[in-house]
Amino acid sequence: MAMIETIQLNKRFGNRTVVNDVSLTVHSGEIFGFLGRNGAGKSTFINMLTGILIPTAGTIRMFGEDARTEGWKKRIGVLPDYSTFYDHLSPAEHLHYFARVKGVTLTKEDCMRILTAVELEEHASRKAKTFSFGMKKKLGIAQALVGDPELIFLDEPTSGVDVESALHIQNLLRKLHQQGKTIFMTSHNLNEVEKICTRIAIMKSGKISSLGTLDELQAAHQAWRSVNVRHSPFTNEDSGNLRTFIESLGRNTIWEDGRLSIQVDDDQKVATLVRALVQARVDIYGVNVEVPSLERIFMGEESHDA
Ligand SMILES: Nc1ncnc2c1ncn2[C@@H]1O[C@H](COP(=O)(O)OP(=O)(O)OP(=O)(O)O)[C@@H](O)[C@H]1O
Repeated sequence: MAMIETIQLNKRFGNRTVVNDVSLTVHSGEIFGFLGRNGAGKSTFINMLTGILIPTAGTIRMFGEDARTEGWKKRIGVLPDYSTFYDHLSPAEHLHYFARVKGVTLTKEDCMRILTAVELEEHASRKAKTFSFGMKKKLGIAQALVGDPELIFLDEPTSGVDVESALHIQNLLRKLHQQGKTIFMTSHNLNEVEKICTRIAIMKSGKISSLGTLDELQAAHQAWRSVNVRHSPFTNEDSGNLRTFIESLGRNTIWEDGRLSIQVDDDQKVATLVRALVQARVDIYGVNVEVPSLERIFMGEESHDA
C-alpha cells in the first residue's frame, strides 16, 4: 500500500521554487531515506507532508486514501527539523502534554516505554532546560512516537547525538520497521542510510535526482565496477586469445601473478569473464566485485551540474 504519495508537489517561497513538481510514492513498511545537500529542499518537502507547510501546488495522499482523511495527523509521528521544548517541563510532562495536544491517549506505562526506547528513562523527571542538544533530539524522537503512529517522519534523527546514541537510534528504527511502521527520514549520515534504509531518494535543487534501493542505485550508478579475480596459472595454449578476449570485456586490465583486475560496465560481463576462465580450465579461487558506496553515488550526483 502507498503510505505517502505526492503528485507534482510544489513549494515556492516568493519567486523561488524550493520543491519542484515532486511525484514520489513511499510504500507501507519502508524505511525511506531522503538525502540531499543543505538547502536541497528536504525539510520543505517533509514539512508539506506533515502539514507544517502548505504546498504551492500539487497533491498529497496518505494511507492509501484519495485525500488526507480526517484524523490523519493522529496517525503520523513527526521529528521536525527544529523541535522546541518548554524549559520547565520534564520529558514525561512533555510527552503527556504533547499527547493531549495530539488528541491521543498516553498512559504512564506508554510514556516510560517511549522514554526507555530513546534512553531517556533515567532523566524522565529532569527539566528540559538542563538537557544537552543530543538529549533534546532524543526527546524529539520520543514525541514522534507518542500515539504509536503508523507513519513516522524523522528529519535528521541522529544529527548531533553521540556515536553510541546514534547506533541506539538506528536500532530503534530497525525495531519500529520490524513492527511494521513506515519511516520517512532525512539524514546526512550516508553510512547510516546505507545500513538501515530500504529505499533511498536523493533530492537535488528541489527535484528527485535518484530513487531506488541501494542495489538499484548502485546498479544505475556503477558505470564501471572493479572486478578482482584470484586464479590458477593459465596453462591452456590459447591463453593469448583468452587474455585478449578478457581485455575486450572492459578496461584498465591488470594481470599479476594469479591475479586479474579489470573494470567492466555491467554485471553480465562479470559472468562472461568467469565463464571464459572456467571454460579455459582456469581454477578460480576468489572473485570480488567492488560496487560504489552510497557516498560515491551521492558525490557523483552532486558533482553533475544542476
Ligand atoms: N520559510 C522559508 N522562506 C523562504 N525560504 C525558505 C523557507 N524555508 C526554507 N527556505 C529555503 O528553501 C531552501 C530549502 O530549504 P530546506 O530547509 O528545505 O533544505 P534542506 O534540504 O532541508 O536543507 P538542510 O539539509 O540544511 O536541512 C533553502 O534555500 C532555504 O533557505
